[in-house]
Amino acid sequence: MAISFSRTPEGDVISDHHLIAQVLGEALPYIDFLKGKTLVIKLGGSTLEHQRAVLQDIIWLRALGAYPVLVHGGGPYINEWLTKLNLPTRFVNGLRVTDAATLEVVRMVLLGQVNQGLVLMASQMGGKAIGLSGTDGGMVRAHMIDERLGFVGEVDSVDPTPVEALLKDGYIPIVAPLSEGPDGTCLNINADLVAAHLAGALNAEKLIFLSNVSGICGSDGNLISELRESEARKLIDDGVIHGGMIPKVTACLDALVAVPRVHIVDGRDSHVLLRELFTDKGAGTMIIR
Ligand SMILES: Nc1ncnc2c1ncn2[C@@H]1O[C@H](COP(=O)(O)OP(=O)(O)O)[C@@H](O)[C@H]1O
Ligand SMILES: CC(=O)N[C@@H](CCC(=O)OP(=O)(O)O)C(=O)O
Repeated sequence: MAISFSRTPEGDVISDHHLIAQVLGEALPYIDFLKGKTLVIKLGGSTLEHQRAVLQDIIWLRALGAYPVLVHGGGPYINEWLTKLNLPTRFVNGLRVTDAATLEVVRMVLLGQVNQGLVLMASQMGGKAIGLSGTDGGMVRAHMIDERLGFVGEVDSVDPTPVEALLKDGYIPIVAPLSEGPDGTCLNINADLVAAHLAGALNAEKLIFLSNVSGICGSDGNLISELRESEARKLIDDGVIHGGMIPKVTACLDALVAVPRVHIVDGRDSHVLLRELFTDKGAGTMIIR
């Protein structure tokens, strides 16, 4: 490899080799810490176009001895198909109103399109991934949250056994947000809530949401780097946190009971996961109790 040189902001000349040593030196304690730890990563539908870089980070994390679990959304893809099929798209507080026809589309898009697409891409990149949804092995059981929302679930229980078995066998589990309702029905669940409950059930070290914003913004539009529960609830009441950010923040607050570190970061930033996990500089918003 040819050595190239660049300058630091202070004007000092440094070589690539020096940079590599610097990066490794900073990352090694984090790599050591994350060995054997479970990390739940939620990839928002808003960020699926950046899935290749996210999958690359996840495959590297697995190679470094961490246990990453990917939970994905797919809201914009479902909207696209509903439009093609002349079906309406309606959300209440960030949750999709899901009648029987919408549920059919949700199931097909989340499992047939998004989940399988991620598994195939991971495999092509050299990762060993297995796709499953909350209905597999009775993993996520739920009840209907409110009749006015239709087939939308609220989590009753999460059995992490199927995911734990896959992790133990060296696979990267990729989870679609569907659940088993009463009487064998399938219920649509917001992926943020599935990620939070699964992270809790797995005793995950970290829960990281990748979305299409730099983090949570306050009423002045500026990024909030640390957000406490009481402030978060106030921002929701005041309408500053709205739409799809409501289930995300609610999910973060629920998860904090069991998961020590919960972050919302910008999934559009290339390799933001590596930066978040392996450098001293955190990105996005950290939710704290
Ligand atoms: N206070 C806020 N700060 C940042 N984003 C917010 C806020 N309130 C609402 N949002 C919206 O939440 C969106 C992210 O949620 P969502 O669209 O469900 O994304 P994802 O598909 O990643 O889950 C952002 O694109 C933004 O428009
Ligand atoms: C009940 C409910 O809202 N379910 C979501 C499931 C997908 C999802 O959560 O996707 P994002 O991560 O892109 O938001 C939906 O139907 O859109």
